[in-house]
Amino acid sequence: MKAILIGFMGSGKTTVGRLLAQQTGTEHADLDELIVASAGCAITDIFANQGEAYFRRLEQQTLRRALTTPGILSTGGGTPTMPANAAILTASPVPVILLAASDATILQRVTGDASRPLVNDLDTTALLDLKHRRAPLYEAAADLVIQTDALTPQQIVTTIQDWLAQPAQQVARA
Ligand SMILES: Nc1ncnc2c1ncn2[C@@H]1O[C@H](COP(=O)(O)OP(=O)(O)OP(=O)(O)O)[C@@H](O)[C@H]1O
Ligand SMILES: O=C(O)C1=C[C@@H](O)[C@@H](O)[C@H](O)C1
Ligand SMILES: [Mg+2]
Repeated sequence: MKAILIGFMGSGKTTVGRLLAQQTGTEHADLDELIVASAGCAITDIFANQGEAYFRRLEQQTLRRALTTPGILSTGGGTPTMPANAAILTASPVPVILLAASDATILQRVTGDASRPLVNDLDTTALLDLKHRRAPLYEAAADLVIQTDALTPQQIVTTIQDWLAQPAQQVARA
């Protein structure tokens, strides 16, 4: 794995991960998509039928497996907020990149998309409260933080590529 993208729902992990993989000629894995493929149903169905705790167990197993494959990994919005997952990320030599975004940007990006159970179940205040409570957990797991509000996905990809190319990063991962 070359890089792991973390961040709140709607921060752009899937969009940026796909583009970064394309432009670096590597594979892209999306944790949510891997979970859906192995469960054979949508994340909203897993939450509704088996509950969030079951989803979190699948997420942890899938994270462990994904880290053994090459390429770019886009995590789910809650992945690094689970202590066991945070420990897995910290123990991994792969750089962890946080895509950060303002409350307004996140609300604009997730509104009207029914695929995220926590967005469906929480009102705006509760969703932003969750985002604020998670912020220090994301930051603790991150090697690089990118404030994405004013950046296009392409500009974010370029920022990541420039950072990965820095000698300090090459040495850190040697
Ligand atoms: N930098 C950006 N500028 C503008 N729109 C963006 C940007 N990044 C992502 N988007 C848009 O925001 C929405 C959410 O993006 P995406 O699905 O990549 O987020 P995510 O972090 O993977 O969310 P989740 O945690 O729920 O999987 C999409 O409609 C995407 O096109
Ligand atoms: O923020 C979260 O906890 C989640 C985000 C999504 O990517 C999915 O992993 C799921 O909907 C849970
Ligand atoms: Mg995603």
